[in-house]
Amino acid sequence: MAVMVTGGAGYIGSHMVWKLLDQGEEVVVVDRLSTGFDWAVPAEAELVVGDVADQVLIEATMKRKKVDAVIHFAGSIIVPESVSDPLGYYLNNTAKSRDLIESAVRSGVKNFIFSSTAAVYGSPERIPVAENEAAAPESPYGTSKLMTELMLRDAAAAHDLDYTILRYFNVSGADPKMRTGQSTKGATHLIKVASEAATGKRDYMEVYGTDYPTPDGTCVRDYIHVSDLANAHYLALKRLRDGGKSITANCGYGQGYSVHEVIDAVKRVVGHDFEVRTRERRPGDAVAIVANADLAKSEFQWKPEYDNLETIVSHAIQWEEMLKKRNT
Ligand SMILES: NC(=O)c1ccc[n+]([C@@H]2O[C@H](COP(=O)([O-])OP(=O)(O)OC[C@H]3O[C@@H](n4cnc5c(N)ncnc54)[C@H](O)[C@@H]3O)[C@@H](O)[C@H]2O)c1
Ligand SMILES: O=c1ccn([C@@H]2O[C@H](COP(=O)(O)OP(=O)(O)O[C@H]3O[C@H](CO)[C@@H](O)[C@H](O)[C@H]3O)[C@@H](O)[C@H]2O)c(=O)[nH]1
Repeated sequence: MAVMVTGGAGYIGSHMVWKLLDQGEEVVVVDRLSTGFDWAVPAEAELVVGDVADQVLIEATMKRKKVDAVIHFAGSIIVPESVSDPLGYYLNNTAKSRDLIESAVRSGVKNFIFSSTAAVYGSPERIPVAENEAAAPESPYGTSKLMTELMLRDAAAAHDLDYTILRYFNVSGADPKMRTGQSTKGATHLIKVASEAATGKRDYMEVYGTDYPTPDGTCVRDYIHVSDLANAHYLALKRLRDGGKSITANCGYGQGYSVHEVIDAVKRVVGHDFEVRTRERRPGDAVAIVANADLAKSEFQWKPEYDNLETIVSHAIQWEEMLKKRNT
């Protein structure tokens, strides 16, 4: 029996693979290596290089490995890119997820965990936001993920399939044992970019918009450590295997930080200054988004271990130093 991890050569997926291996699970990764890296997949897991929409490959792999659960991370993830390329996002995040869900149904895979996002909420009127708040995505990225949520719900109602949809808030940091981390080239995520500036990989960084209706004028996000997120998936997997019903749950800490606050934390942790320039707003950005994660805590008994901004930032910087040493 194996767990199929799509996107397992990517940032979050590679942490999930380590978590599953640490728990003694058998793992098969499917990844087309568009943004991921083969070296990010541990040797103990099998890597199948291919597309999640390649139903012949996927169904043969599900059968060969006796897959009982899919954890579906593969997708396109950059909010502003989705604004300029909406159809690309609907193809990779929505249409290809449809094909993967169909493969799971046809192969009798009963358990499906899907990477959704806080971006489905847009800029909610009240924060923290709970799962029963109306979804109102402000970018094609958020809409592409919401459409997949709805497909999963309908497929589960019609077939022998149970799902857990996890809506992640802003994922950051790296494996505390430094076995993997965020290695994306040309990354756009705030903590990654700030860590690159802190370690001299970039000469400066930019803040996109300082005129938002927030205390310091910059956007507010809920930053969650990637290892706590991987653990939430593992608990969700156990719950599904134990017969837990389909559910949609937020994954965040319930604490918001502004862009300026994050950059200040990075400067504090690294112990020196770096140049920060101010730019105009970035398309598709929500103003402020913070999770109410009570459901994940009550349903999965999820207990975050790394819910501290400086810990997250310190792991991100350590990983950046590792990449620098390896010249990657
Ligand atoms: N990083 C965040 O803050 C965040 C927040 C919310 C949700 N998510 C979701 O989590 C998931 C993983 O994100 P990540 O940050 O690890 O991104 P990532 O780009 O590092 O990983 C995505 C992986 O999927 C692979 N991939 C993409 N399309 C594929 C396809 N059609 N077939 C096979 N492989 C494919 C890529 O090669 C890559 O290895 C995504 O679905 C993303 O939307 C991420
Ligand atoms: O160099 C930078 C990078 C980001 N930001 C700002 O920092 C905030 C956070 O941006 P980023 O780290 O790119 O994350 P989001 O756009 O919030 O999106 C992330 O978090 C979402 C969940 O909230 C996920 O779904 C997405 O996949 C993931 O990219 C935003 O206000 C950005 O404008 C900057 O000011 N400068």
